[in-house]
Amino acid sequence: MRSSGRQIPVVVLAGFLGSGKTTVLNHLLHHSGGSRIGAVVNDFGAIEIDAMAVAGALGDSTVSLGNGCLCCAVDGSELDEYLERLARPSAGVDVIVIEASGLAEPQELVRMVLASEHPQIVYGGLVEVVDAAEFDATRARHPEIERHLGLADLVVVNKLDRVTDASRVLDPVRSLVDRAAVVPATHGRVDPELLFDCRPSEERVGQLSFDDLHRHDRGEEEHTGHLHAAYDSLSFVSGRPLDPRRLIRFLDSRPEGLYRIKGYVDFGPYDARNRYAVHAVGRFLRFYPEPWAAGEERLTQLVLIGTGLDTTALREELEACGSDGAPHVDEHGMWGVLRYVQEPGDPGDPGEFGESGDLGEPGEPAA
Ligand SMILES: Nc1nc2c(ncn2[C@@H]2O[C@H](COP(=O)(O)OP(=O)(O)OP(=O)(O)O)[C@@H](O)[C@H]2O)c(=O)[nH]1
Repeated sequence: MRSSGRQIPVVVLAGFLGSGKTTVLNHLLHHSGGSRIGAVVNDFGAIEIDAMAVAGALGDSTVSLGNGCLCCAVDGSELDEYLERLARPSAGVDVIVIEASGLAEPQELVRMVLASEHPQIVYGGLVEVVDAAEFDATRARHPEIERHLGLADLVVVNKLDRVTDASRVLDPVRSLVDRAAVVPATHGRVDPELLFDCRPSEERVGQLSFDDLHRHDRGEEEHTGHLHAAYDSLSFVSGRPLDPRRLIRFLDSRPEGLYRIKGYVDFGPYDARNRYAVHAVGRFLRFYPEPWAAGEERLTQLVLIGTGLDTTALREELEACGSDGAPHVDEHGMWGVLRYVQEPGDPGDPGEFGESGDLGEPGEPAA
């Protein structure tokens, strides 16, 4: 129900693991013109990597619901508390974006927003981000994606730079949505206007009827059917720098079920100035060096998510990637890592050539 006064739309940004939700959110934060976006970042895994990735851009207007999946919350009260905080006039927020964990059930999140009793909060629509390069594989493994697309108000088909024929993804996506807009994108570059305009009518909320949304049948049984019930995740934190060669060997031989790796790596003396953000999605792997902040604790923090993972063995393998603290580094040690660093203006994408191990001998890395 609407009330008088300033209404703040709450947009739910969902999508499968690694599809580009954080990238879309960051794009919105940097291109929202005069509007101020409040963000709720819902992470999966004990370390709030996503919250770290969007931090800085947001200052006080981001809140993170770390440690678990929002749709598993017993009730929406925690979410409500954050929405309340962001909706205060002093925050000056025009729109709130909830970035769902890649494993969240969008329908549950939509229900929670609708259940919010805050008079200024109004549901602003469901945006689903799709990884164009992984669409067929994801659909084969997780047919639920079809239902999620059917619920969406706006679908961002992201990573089109990684496919040769965009229509091979756009056409099936269009056939799965009903009235939702399907927006092609690379690097999450969507017009913010699209999101803030996608507020659904009061009568219709995406493809969900109000009866659907207010149905309260979230028993354990239904819950185990959620996408994330079948996933394993591992959080790895270490104060000991990693050896780049060992880490690359680990990544080269990562099991197929290890679908997503994200976080930050400290290579110690191999590059004392930078930490390396790492993103692996399926076969795609990329490192992004970024300077350590002054006084920042030098830590490696990784979250690994996948199916059928032997998390104990993976943890041991990661431990074994620790550097043995040799007094001097070997000058070629970083080559393997640098092959996965994209230089500005470099359209090349090593991930498209196959597994990291398929790349043959490394060339001289750019300085
Ligand atoms: N080539 C390419 N890479 C992209 C694009 N958009 C995002 N990426 C990369 O894909 C990886 C995953 O992007 P994220 O934005 O972290 O994805 P996410 O959906 O938030 O991931 P989870 O939080 O794990 O669900 C990162 O390495 C991004 O830089 C794109 O359009 N093209």
